[in-house]
Amino acid sequence: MDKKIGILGGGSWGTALAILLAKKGIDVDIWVRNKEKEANMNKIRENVKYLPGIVLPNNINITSDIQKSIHNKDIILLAVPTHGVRNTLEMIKNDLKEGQIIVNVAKGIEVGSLERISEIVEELVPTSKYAILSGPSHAEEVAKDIPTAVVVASKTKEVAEYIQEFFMTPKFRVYTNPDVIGVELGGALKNVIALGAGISDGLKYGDNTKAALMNRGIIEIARLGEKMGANKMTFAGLSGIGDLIVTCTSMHSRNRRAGIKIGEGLSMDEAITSVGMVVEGIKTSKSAYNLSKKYGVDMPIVDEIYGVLYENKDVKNSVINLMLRDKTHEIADIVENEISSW
Ligand SMILES: NC(=O)C1=CN([C@@H]2O[C@H](COP(=O)(O)OP(=O)(O)OC[C@H]3O[C@@H](n4cnc5c(N)ncnc54)[C@H](O)[C@@H]3O)[C@@H](O)[C@H]2O)C=CC1
Ligand SMILES: O=C(CO)COP(=O)(O)O
Repeated sequence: MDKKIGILGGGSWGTALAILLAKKGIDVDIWVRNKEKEANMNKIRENVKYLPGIVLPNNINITSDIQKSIHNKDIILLAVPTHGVRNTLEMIKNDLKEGQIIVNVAKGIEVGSLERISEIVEELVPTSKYAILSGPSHAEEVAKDIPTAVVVASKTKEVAEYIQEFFMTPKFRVYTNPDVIGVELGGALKNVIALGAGISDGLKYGDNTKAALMNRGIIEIARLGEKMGANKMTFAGLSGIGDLIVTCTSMHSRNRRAGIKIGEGLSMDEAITSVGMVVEGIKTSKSAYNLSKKYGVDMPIVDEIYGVLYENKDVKNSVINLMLRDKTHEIADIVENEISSW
């Protein structure tokens, strides 16, 4: 393929996607912030900190020059954590050319502004074409060619299908979806529930508890999502329940691992340090909590996770609070009509 891509962010996910594309014959530039990391990765052909043991194909070039990484590229992949997206876009916004597509893979909601990544992009680069690529896809498995399915969403079908074709391989299946809001929210909010699933595991609760959290969690996500303009069916898809399953059950998940540490008694900061990589759900819990208040949506699991992380609430009391809430219908707010004619 003669198309070119610049990947902004040389963490686990940026590197795994670079490897996937390079194996497809696509030349890739990865931008990293640090000159030492640039020299080291170019020389030893491995990302030792984030994807140890995986060889970087020769058609991947690492650069600490962000302008060079986006120059002459058809696609710019945003693979920095959510808290770094705004600053990264500020660095390139004046050099982006018409027609270049920004593909985001970060899964979070900005603290403070409560903006999804597409809203940040719209604010800073209003003329750009945008897509979000999301779904159940741990970097460690994608880098090893383990069969994976994801979804790409964009406002225009043309952009979504272009990105689908660009990333698709026999081991990496890409679906399309027009629902940008739903795909972004599913990927970001599942991280909050994965922290809760980890906490439950750290407390040595069982599979029943985790299934309850996952199921009631996706209901909360869908409830907020619908209020924010998403299609509720998106949350039954890869970026919703699909990503929730993998993140709540896999030991690859940094969110789940941080939750386990918190359930075992570590503080939030100690848990983040022990994971040593980005744990998006920590910041996004704050955004999710604030969004639920802004939109007037009942999100009891999010409330309790926010309380544990930011208000020093005891995790065991949080579980009791969830179990002793008022009795209610199962999916009352989603199937209101059916309940009222019951
Ligand atoms: N690792 C995975 O399996 C997947 C990760 N994601 C998402 O991809 C995004 C990136 O995550 P990972 O690569 O996994 O993180 P990581 O923790 O493996 O690496 C983070 C990278 O971002 C850089 N970075 C940190 N702060 C930055 C800032 N302010 N500005 C620019 N760069 C900064 C770090 O130096 C590092 O290279 C996250 O939003 C994550 O949720 C999505 C799908 C899968
Ligand atoms: O989003 C992911 C897998 O789809 C990665 O999840 P973690 O950030 O919890 O590792």
